[in-house]
Amino acid sequence: MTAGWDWRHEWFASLTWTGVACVATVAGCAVAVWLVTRYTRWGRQFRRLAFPYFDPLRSRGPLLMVVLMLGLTILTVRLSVLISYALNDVFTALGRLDAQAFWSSIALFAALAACYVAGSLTNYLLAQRFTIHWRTWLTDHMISDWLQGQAYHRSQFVTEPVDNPDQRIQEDVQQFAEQSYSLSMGSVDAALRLVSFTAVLWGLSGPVPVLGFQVPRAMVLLSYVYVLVASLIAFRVGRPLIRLEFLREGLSASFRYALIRLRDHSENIAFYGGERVERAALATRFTAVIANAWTIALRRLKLQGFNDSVTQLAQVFPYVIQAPRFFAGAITLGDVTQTADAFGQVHDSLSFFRNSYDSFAGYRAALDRLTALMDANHDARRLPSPTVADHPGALVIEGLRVWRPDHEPLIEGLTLTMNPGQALLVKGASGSGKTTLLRSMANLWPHAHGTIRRPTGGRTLFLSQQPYLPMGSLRTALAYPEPPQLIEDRAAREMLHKVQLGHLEFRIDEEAHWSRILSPGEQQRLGFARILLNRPHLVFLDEATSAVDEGLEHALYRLIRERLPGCMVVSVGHRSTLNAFHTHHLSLLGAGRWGMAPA
Ligand SMILES: Nc1ncnc2c1ncn2[C@@H]1O[C@H](COP(=O)(O)OP(=O)(O)OP(=O)(O)O)[C@@H](O)[C@H]1O
Repeated sequence: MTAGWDWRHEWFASLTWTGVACVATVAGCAVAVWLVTRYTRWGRQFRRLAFPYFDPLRSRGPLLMVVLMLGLTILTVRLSVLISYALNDVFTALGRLDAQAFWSSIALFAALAACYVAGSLTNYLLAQRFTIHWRTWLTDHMISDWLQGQAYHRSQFVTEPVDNPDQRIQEDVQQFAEQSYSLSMGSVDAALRLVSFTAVLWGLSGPVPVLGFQVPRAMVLLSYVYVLVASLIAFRVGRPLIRLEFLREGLSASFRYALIRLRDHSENIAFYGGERVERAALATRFTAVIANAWTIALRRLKLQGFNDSVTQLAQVFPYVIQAPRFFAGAITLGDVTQTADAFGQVHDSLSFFRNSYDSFAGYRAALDRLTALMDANHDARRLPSPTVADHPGALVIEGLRVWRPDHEPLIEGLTLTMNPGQALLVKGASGSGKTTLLRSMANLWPHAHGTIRRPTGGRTLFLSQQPYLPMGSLRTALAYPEPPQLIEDRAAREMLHKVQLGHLEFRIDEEAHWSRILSPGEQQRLGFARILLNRPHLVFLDEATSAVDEGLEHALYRLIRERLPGCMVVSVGHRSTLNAFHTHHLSLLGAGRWGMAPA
């Protein structure tokens, strides 16, 4: 066998082979991608997530990178074939006690092995660069999709809300990018090795008598039958892992979320001494995580037990088949070892698909979870909402209807106009729909219909009972939703004094968990400082002074009126002391009825 191996012309033959293999692989990959994205559900999910990244109109980099990695994979497969022939020469020389042939084969092997190592290291580096870049792009893409049209908030109202979007964006995106690479490139590598080493095995195999018949090229046939039967059984054993992996992600995320909630509400829980209830709730979630972990472990045990047995048996299989021909002098020792190597390669390549079943199960779960998030975002953006149009100088509401999810009316046909400097106070019994009216005006409530014209974008500010304080410095909290650098030191200090938070003036750039440090009343005062610094045209105040005493409430409203005389104010509040600061009163009377009166 090895006598015919012509090393002098091999570099030319290898180059030609690599070129042909490149063209065939790129074409084969294109057809495979077309087929899976057309005929399988997971293929269509992959297309949805991956095609925008590979769009050549966006950038040609990703496609070029894939071609480069394919080229390197092909080159390393070719080098593996050459190495197997070089090793055949080494063992044949040993068998013939030919020292000179032995050392020259070792030198050749060393050169080929060095090229192989260089090729596979370069491929590894490119793969890392490729997957990190893809992950970065997709994370950005998913975050944009989640934020667009306020889907992150409105998705709670869709028919099938998704759990833990945070985990989907952080973990599933990473898994998707890494496994898309490893599964696809692994398949290409396995397919190339399969073809190349089947050819090697073909040349080395001879007829074997089976049940009285001479089976030609028996080594090739037996290897294929062996691995294909094993793969079919493994698919059956491993199939439930897809659903179990899906559950695993969801259950761990919901356990983690319960822990985070406990941390976030630690003070309230500690006041109540609610540890027993919290512990029970955590235990329930964790028990579900562990039950699922055991089901996965037992299923994996079966799959791994089967895979290991198949792999062990495969170690001796080629020697057993080739031994009679070696003893008969039909083949050399080098041929026997090369058979074992080639069988190992064919076996590993075919087994790649069997062994990848586990990863593929996790991969499909990640695809399901990511596309479900995109669907929920899409549905959230399509939820009905009132028409909100821009009006630079007034708040005009026409025929606004607001109802609860159970179709109970909260407000029927509200029509009103407010001009600069005017202020509306909304009152009503608890649950009558005051906050929901503000949500509808902000376009955050899907169960509403009508037209609202108001200053949009940064010219409207909403302040709730507990104003949102973002992570970061006090300056960030003061400027929100504008960037912190827009607020000058002098202005920030002055406003802090105005809202009686002067003691914080030297901590403007201190990064801290401000929503935990500041008392509710201090947080509400900070909210008023934010209004004064942002200077909106319209401000919605939903019980924004509930935690301060009447005197301070008076001072805060007076500040707004003095500093922002043209600003329109819509307040929700219960105290009669608020009446003096509003030009109009709206009373929500229940069952959709309302009454409007000037102050
Ligand atoms: N996300 C929601 N899903 C279902 N029902 C809701 C939701 N949010 C509010 N509701 C219901 O809508 C009604 C109006 O709630 P809203 O918070 O607007 O009342 P409110 O007048 O502001 O009450 P309060 O004075 O107690 O703050 C209530 O019956 C409430 O249960």
